Amino acid sequence: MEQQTVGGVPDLDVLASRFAGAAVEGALGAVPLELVPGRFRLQVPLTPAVLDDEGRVIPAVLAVVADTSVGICVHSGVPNSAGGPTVELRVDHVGPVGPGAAHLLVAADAVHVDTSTGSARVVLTDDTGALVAHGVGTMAVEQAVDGVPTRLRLPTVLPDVVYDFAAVAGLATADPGGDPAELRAPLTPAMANMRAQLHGGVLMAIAHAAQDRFQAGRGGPVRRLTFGVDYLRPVPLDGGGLMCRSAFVRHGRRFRTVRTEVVRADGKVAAIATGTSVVLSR
Ligand SMILES: CC(C)(COP(=O)(O)OP(=O)(O)OC[C@H]1O[C@@H](n2cnc3c(N)ncnc32)[C@H](O)[C@@H]1OP(=O)(O)O)[C@@H](O)C(=O)NCCC(=O)NCCSC(=O)Cc1ccccc1
Repeated sequence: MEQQTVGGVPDLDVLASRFAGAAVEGALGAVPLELVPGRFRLQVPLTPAVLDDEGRVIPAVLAVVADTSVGICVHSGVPNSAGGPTVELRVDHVGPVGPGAAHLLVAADAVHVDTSTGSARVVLTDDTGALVAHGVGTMAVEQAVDGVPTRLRLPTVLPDVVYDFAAVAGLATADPGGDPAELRAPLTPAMANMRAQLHGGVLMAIAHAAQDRFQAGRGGPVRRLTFGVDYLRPVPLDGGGLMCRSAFVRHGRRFRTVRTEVVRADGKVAAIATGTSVVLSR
């Protein structure tokens, strides 16, 4: 039977079952709530594992949720979209969840779509109404060949691996004696997106860890405000690990901006991440 689609995305029921079986989205328990062209709604349970000590959703979760939602939203708005990867993504970290919040609610709306590209904004609130984060992303759109849509592919079988959000965040404090400007990140099959390459949100999470490592102990505590990634080349998951190299581009009294080059095992730059933080008064 012909599968129902919304633009280039499977309909809500199929999408929900594929999310449940996906290594990254499945690990979050993410449930799609609504999908019409250019509009996507998603719910993620706020378990203790996704919150830090201050009640903020950990950056790795914000990154994955924003990347996935922008992707689904854009491709749902393009008839015959064959999918396409994230070109750039920026996430503004706003605040902690409200007292008693049980779910993160993700609202993604297309800003513009055409046959070669699309952008969407994403607003993350919780079920108490607290604004948690805001993002905007740009996707490449690949058209279907000969009019036959090649649907976005999420794994159709349960993977035997599940993405470990805490382990990626923990990279920041691994190898305490090493150079703080460098972070080596191993890659695993559990980090795959529906294109069987490194998930854009996971790459952003690795870059967060690199910047956390770089900033720890340099000039006092900071709070991240915004984080953007330019995705330059895809990262295959069978091609070795990543090396992240960070440097300050702003080291002011009030604001710090760090640029991180994310380099593949073949020496080519896969992405450039730029994060800005505000210095907390002591
Ligand atoms: C395709 C584009 C975005 C733009 O390309 P353009 O401006 O036209 O540039 P150009 O075509 O010149 O290529 C530049 C370089 O890239 C290489 N290359 C290109 N395509 C392929 C390929 N298929 N396979 C292998 N390599 C490929 C190409 O050889 C060249 O490298 P070189 O200089 O020879 O060494 C490219 O920059 C890119 O792939 N970035 C990484 C994107 C990424 O990984 N995003 C995150 C994951 S997506 C996700 O998780 C979100 C999601 C959620 C939900 C739903 C859906 C999605």
